[in-house]
Amino acid sequence: MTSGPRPLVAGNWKMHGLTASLAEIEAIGAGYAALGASVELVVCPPATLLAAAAAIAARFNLGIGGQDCDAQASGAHTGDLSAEMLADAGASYVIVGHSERRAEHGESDALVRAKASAALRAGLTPIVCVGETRAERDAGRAIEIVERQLAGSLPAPIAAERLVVAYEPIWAIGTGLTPTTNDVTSMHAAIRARLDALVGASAPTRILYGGSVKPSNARELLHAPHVDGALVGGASLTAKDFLAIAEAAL
Ligand SMILES: O=C[C@H](O)COP(=O)(O)O
Repeated sequence: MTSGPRPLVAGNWKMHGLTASLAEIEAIGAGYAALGASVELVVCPPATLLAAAAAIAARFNLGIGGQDCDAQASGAHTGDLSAEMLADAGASYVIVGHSERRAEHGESDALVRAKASAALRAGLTPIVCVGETRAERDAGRAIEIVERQLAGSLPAPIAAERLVVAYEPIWAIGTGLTPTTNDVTSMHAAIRARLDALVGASAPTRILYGGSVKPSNARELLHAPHVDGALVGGASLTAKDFLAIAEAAL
């Protein structure tokens, strides 16, 4: 990690977790309290657990985030949750534009931008996800694709102090595969350059790496240049692994 903002390790539980999993939030909170505050830790549980998780997390200064939000504040949008609702339930972050949302729900860059802007409107910090497919990387187009996603997906106007970008190569998600550290560094440097151009070189926007982050590879990935933290999927479901990754960020 470069010296700069406090590293952020966020856990995306995706569609995992029943009420029994709140014990894991408690264990993550207790472990986090023991770890100290030089890393920021956030869990994004499914919406059904958000309020209960937030009540537990508040005791430990653990952050809570949503996994998606609607672009509207309220209205006739059956099944959707607004950023205001997530904030009301105790979230301070929300993931937008995750590749699973882009692929399974047809979310465009423009929609992701609207959601990220909605998050800012509601006082949340959006974690805006970008990343290339395997075919795009093999064709040498990874940076071009990610720059295009950034150009279309970042909120407008940008609030640099409340913005996180997560680089998640799609082919690395849940596969056990990761890019080389050099490839992660090159991509994060390109994202940083783009953010510098958009919001100024002193922007505190953190750039997370996501995709098969585990206790065994976390130290190398988290200490690569321009990496300010991680967005963790599967390994965030157990306190033991998630806390080991958080510790690797120190
Ligand atoms: O949001 C998290 C990412 O999709 C990474 O998931 P993963 O750590 O299970 O590969």
